[in-house]
Amino acid sequence: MTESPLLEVDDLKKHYPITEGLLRREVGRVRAVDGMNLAVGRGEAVGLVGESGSGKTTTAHAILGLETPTGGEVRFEGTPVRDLSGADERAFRRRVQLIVQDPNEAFNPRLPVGEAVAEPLELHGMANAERRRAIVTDLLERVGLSATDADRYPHEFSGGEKQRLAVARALVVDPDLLVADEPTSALDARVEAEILGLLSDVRRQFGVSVLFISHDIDVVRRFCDRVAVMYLGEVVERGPTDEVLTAPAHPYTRLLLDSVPSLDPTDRGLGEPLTDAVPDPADPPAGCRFHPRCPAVIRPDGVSLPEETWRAVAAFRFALQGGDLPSAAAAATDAAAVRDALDVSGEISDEAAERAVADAAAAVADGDPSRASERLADALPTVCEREAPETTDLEDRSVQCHRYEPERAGEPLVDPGGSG
Ligand SMILES: Nc1ncnc2c1ncn2[C@@H]1O[C@H](COP(=O)(O)OP(=O)(O)OP(=O)(O)O)[C@@H](O)[C@H]1O
Repeated sequence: MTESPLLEVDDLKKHYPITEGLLRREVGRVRAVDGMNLAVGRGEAVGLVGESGSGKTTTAHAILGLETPTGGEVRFEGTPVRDLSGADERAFRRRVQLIVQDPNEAFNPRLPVGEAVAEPLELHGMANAERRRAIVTDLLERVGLSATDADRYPHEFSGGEKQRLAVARALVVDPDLLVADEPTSALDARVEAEILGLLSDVRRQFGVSVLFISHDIDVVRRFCDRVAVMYLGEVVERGPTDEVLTAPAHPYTRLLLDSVPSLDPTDRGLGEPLTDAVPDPADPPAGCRFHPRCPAVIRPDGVSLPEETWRAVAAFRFALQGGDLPSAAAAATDAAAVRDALDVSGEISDEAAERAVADAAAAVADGDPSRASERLADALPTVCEREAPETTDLEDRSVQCHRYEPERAGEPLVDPGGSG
């Protein structure tokens, strides 16, 4: 039997009910995490990356047991965490430690930091104060502070030093896994580099695994062995950091990378997202959740359009559907001006598509965007909207995008046999 990874997250869901009225009747659900999978091996650093609101912190809290999952399972060394009780549960709480973005949250201003760092030891049953003190002073030195710092108060430390204290406090109970939730986002670039350096040293010295949560793909690139990319509660791509970030397979990963100013401006050739607004996790799009923004959204069978034209038409379609048509198009009073504003002014070579775009532009000019939206949706359906993609295992990663499904004659963005 192969050994289980240290941590496995299997089809994890966390929904928050939206309630109304005095009786708090449930009228909807925020699908903060909606079927996500992840594994962290021993000694490994795994990055969880995605835009604000994609569900990263909720995932972290569900892993730590601070939130009760709505569905799915978190396993630690193969055992479901929800089955743990008594001494096993206490051991789990010791072995997995959280580091948060703002270290101020972690420290009581009236408590000397040495006592704050020692607190978890006491909680986990170490009654001998001298031993606690010895462990804490040793740790303070190992995180780049000095033993005498133990008697000082939180306000005497800079933001970076406080984050070092938070790392010491997490390490004091000798954990196997650190869950670091945006541990460097509140710090300036120089201090961020120092804390990343510290976390790398800590990994080596203590053999600890790290789940590193960040919206900053560049930080993940510097720190993590593997990466999982999250979008609207789901993991859309995961694999070794080098491979995923050098040759991103999922269109969303590409867009995340394109938004980072890079010294190596390789043309990934996808351009801008079709629409800007991130959908509401209480009402996620049908099919692939990324499809209304996806510049690689799949064309309907039998419609032959140049890629550029298809993108412009799809952007028109999804802007209508999301109710956020560009203002120049919404304000136009004749169909030609609508088409101009949406970059679909020339006649489209595919006859059915041309008719649909002409009708939709006329409907917008008439002030009837819903009719326009329906017309385009009927004429130009896409599998990306109709069906949720399966997770496909490629040679070096997993990706959740119809383009990689073997039964579909898709057009993958990377070679499914590996990024080479
Ligand atoms: N207690 C809650 N009740 C209702 N909705 C919530 C709650 N906590 C989080 N959410 C919603 O769940 C979604 C995911 O939030 P989460 O904080 O996990 O995302 P995130 O990726 O960590 O974002 P950020 O980087 O901004 O922290 C968001 O839409 C958020 O508004």
